[in-house]
Amino acid sequence: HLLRQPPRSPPLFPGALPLIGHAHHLFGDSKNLWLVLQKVQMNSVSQGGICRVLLGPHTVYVLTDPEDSLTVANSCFDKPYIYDFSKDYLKNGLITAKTSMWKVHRKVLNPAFNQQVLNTYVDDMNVQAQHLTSQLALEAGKGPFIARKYLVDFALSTVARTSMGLDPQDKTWISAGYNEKLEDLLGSYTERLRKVWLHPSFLFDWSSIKLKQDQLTNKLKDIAIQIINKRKSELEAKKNTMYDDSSDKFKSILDQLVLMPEKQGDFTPNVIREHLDSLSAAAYETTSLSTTAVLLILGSNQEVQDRVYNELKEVFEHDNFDVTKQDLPKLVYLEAVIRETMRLYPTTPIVARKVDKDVRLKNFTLRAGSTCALGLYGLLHHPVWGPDVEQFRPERWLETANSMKHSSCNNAYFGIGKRNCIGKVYTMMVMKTALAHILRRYRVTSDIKNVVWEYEIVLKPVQGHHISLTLRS
Ligand code: HEM
Repeated sequence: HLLRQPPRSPPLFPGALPLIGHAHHLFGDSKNLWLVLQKVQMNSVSQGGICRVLLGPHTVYVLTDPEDSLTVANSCFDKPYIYDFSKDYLKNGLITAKTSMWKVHRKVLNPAFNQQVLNTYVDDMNVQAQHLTSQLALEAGKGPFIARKYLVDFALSTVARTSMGLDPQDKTWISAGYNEKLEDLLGSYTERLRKVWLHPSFLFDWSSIKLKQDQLTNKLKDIAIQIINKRKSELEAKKNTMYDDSSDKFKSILDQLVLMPEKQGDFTPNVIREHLDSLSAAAYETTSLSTTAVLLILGSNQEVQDRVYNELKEVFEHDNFDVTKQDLPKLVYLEAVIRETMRLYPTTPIVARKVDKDVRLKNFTLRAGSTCALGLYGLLHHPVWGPDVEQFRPERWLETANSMKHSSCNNAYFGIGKRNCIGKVYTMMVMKTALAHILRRYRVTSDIKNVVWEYEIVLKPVQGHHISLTLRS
């Protein structure tokens, strides 16, 4: 009977040292960090979907088995201590909230992301995408350029409009340096992640990074609170009079939260700020980087780009035609390209959960008190995708026989289980709109094989000149 008991511990990732375990693997720059994370996840895949990493005395399980990953994702909802690095800023927003708070607020926020509400955002997405394509004209025909700043600006302006209701002409937050401050703040979280000795608060609290973080956090909070208070007073003044509450009218997430009946929760300006800032933090790097990855991949696969272009020509009669909510579902090949790009280059390649109770998996039991990393990159590169798993093949998303299309892991680039990305439909709409505008106007060239990747909480190409555009006639 004893012989049939599953072994107690999953296999250890090679290279552990006494006392520090694998912590030394995290030293080095963010390029090295990505190589390590990729290696650990592929090691987990090759060991049957699980391996164990030691960070000092702390055990981290790295899961890449589809079934086991889903079991953990749907039984442990709390995030481990690494997420607390951003807690001063994001507080009880969805990304960092404790389970009890998260369950209530996720339920309240879900309707803000339903298809009917999102459809009212399409006009604004078009306005931002038009602005983006006209800005890109500055670079067309001039050889390789850094696309990032344009795409970040696009993603942040779009999320500022849809979440805070900020008018494209409203430059309050841009002149206050919101973008730069947010980028600096998120960058400082990665710096702490790499500097393992700064993980314990009692050491971090004395560091210069902490001082910088406090200053940035306070400034960012002030900017958001000012916007929220101003809008709250405007809405209160309009109460029972002018406000058009019909469901087909644009209503920012801020408006939806301010107008929420009190019984659904006490959405004070501070609570609203935590949610809106969490949305911006979750949205802008991920969306801009995934769009960059699609441009890199299309620029390196001209035949696929031609097929996307032909689909766009079929769906849109005129070159400058804005995208409508009816057009978006017709862009099936573009969607397959986006999904396949995110599968190969998932912007959030790893997430984690606190194991707060023993969790029984197929072959092992994870012990309470440990951390479980859900290796999204490993899941998306797992042999279950078939022998062509490493190939860029958008067609796999169009084949009815594709078993992964209906698997719980097919969207793993958006996380898995109930605490997955609340913005996944929004993201597809925003990316399709931006790409439909860009690709009708420009031909993209690139060579993704030359790109080096780095991990800074998100997976990004090392800053460089990778993308060129030429105006289509
Ligand atoms: C390409 C774009 C995006 C990718 C790849 C992405 C990926 C993810 C992933 C993997 C998670 C799970 C995180 C975890 O388990 O710790 C997540 C959560 C989340 N995402 Fe996204 N995301 C994207 C865009 C967006 C956008 C546009 C928004 C908002 C408008 C958004 C809002 C959120 C929020 C609030 C959460 C936390 C959800 C919760 O805990 O209930 N994301 N996202």
